[in-house]
Amino acid sequence: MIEFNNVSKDFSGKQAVSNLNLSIPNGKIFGFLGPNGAGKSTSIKMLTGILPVDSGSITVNGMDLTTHTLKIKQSMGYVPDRSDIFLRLKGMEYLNFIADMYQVPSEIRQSKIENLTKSFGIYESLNDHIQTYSHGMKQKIVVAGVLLHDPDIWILDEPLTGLDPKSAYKLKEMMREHADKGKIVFFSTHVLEVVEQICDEVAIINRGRLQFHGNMSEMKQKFKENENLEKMFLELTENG
Ligand SMILES: Nc1ncnc2c1ncn2[C@@H]1O[C@H](COP(=O)(O)OP(=O)(O)OP(=O)(O)O)[C@@H](O)[C@H]1O
Repeated sequence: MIEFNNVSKDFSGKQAVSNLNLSIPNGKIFGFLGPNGAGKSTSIKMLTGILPVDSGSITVNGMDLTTHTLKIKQSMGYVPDRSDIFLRLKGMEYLNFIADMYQVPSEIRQSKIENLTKSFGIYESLNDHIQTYSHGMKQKIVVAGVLLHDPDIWILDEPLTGLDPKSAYKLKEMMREHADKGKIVFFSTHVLEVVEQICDEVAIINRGRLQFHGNMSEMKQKFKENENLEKMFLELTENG
């Protein structure tokens, strides 16, 4: 269970996230939906410990993130929205680096790397430098790196952007399997359709403020009752 308790963050006086309260239960695919600039990435960066919160707190399984940082980080796998990291490494070097960092046992490492990268269609490119990869391939190698160490909590910021339909389908399937094992998949998107396809729960954020949190049928009901939310729904659909 992940909990944001009254979390706020501002950048030079501009509030990016305001008093966010959110509970994300285990065993769910949780979609974090909002238009560009809504505060999704900022919330995710606070959850992954990259940005400190200005006020409020975040807990994971009851443990405070600021006091149990390392333990919590070890249980998380994070795919950022821009994957321009470790460009000088070859794909295989990057995956081995991740495997070393998270102590993936050597007996299973090679077969895991092979299975994951074959299923995303990048196996043949593992000896090329990441800087020669397309955006989609960079996205795939980062996703493969996360899945390689098999963390309990997957945090994926706009994970499907740039993926070809086959890889997107594969990743959605993996998200479902992971949630069905009682684990958490937390992902952000600005595309409503993606949320409708795969999420068990959704939270909508706009201008740093939580607008809604519930399941799909509750979301549709809420749109009917609330004209502003429905307007945003239309914007999100258009943007998608
Ligand atoms: N490092 C930063 N410095 C200043 N302002 C920032 C910074 N990061 C984010 N912001 C601002 O905070 C607000 C929320 O941004 P954030 O990136 O969290 O939104 P988002 O919902 O992830 O958007 P997108 O879908 O475009 O990635 C925006 O107004 C953004 O301009």
